[in-house]
Amino acid sequence: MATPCTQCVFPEKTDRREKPRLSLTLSVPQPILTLDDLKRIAAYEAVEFVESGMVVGLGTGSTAKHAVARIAELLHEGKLKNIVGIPTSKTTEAQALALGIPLSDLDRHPFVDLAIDGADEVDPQLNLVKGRGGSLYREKRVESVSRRFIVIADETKVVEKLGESGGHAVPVEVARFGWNVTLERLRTLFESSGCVAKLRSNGGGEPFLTDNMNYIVDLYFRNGVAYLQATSDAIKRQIGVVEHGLFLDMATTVIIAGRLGVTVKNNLRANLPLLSSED
Ligand SMILES: O=C(CO)[C@H](O)[C@H](O)COP(=O)(O)O
Repeated sequence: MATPCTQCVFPEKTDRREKPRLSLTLSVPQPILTLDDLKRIAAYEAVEFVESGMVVGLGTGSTAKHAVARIAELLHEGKLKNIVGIPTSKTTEAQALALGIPLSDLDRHPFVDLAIDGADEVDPQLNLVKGRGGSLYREKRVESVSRRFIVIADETKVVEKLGESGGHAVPVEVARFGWNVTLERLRTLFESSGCVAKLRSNGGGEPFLTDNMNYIVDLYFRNGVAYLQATSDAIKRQIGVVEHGLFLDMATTVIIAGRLGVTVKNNLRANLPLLSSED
């Protein structure tokens, strides 16, 4: 599964940028940056890649919301024009609509120029865990047809091995019909690697419902996910599984904002979607 990536490379950008890059240096005292500041910095960096006329996949979560807000700001300032957004959740759809971003869907725009989204974990090969916010199916659907998929994250999301971050899970969206059978299948599938499978709750004693009215089974791997592609394939083979939160070889660029600066990594071998006949 390992794929090479170029580390700390700042790829070419458009000339739209008028303000200096939001980056940090060690030479001058810096204010203490909160995690939310880091998320915003990563998001603003990613939006530099958005160009007028693009169809843009709008991610979900506390990091992606900064990108959505920035795109709206640039549209209102006239620095971006003719953007069409494809939201990856109802929450993002509501945010984008409130901010006046023109929206569409995959029926009308089955090819996306660029998607920007957060992640729960990023490994050294730029594989991801996503979906702890519950939007993994729509995110994967949109991002898998994006010519470029830029992941934005603060430095706490960087891990050596996916699934290893303390007490966190690899989410699996499952159909409600027979969910308990699907959960049991998933549990026994990974039992030998110390995996615990739990139905996600909404916090009020009811199961969490995705935007697609499905449930989520969270898989807690004791020592992280050992064989990523095999694990991905095995989960997908189970009847009742809609999608899972392992995003392997999908990110084309990952922007990590840390307290010492911003790192941009490119995955030159990400699985790009087939291009439309216009390309
Ligand atoms: O996959 C996601 C939602 O399904 C989010 O992108 C992921 O959970 C990261 O969220 P945040 O930016 O709030 O940490």
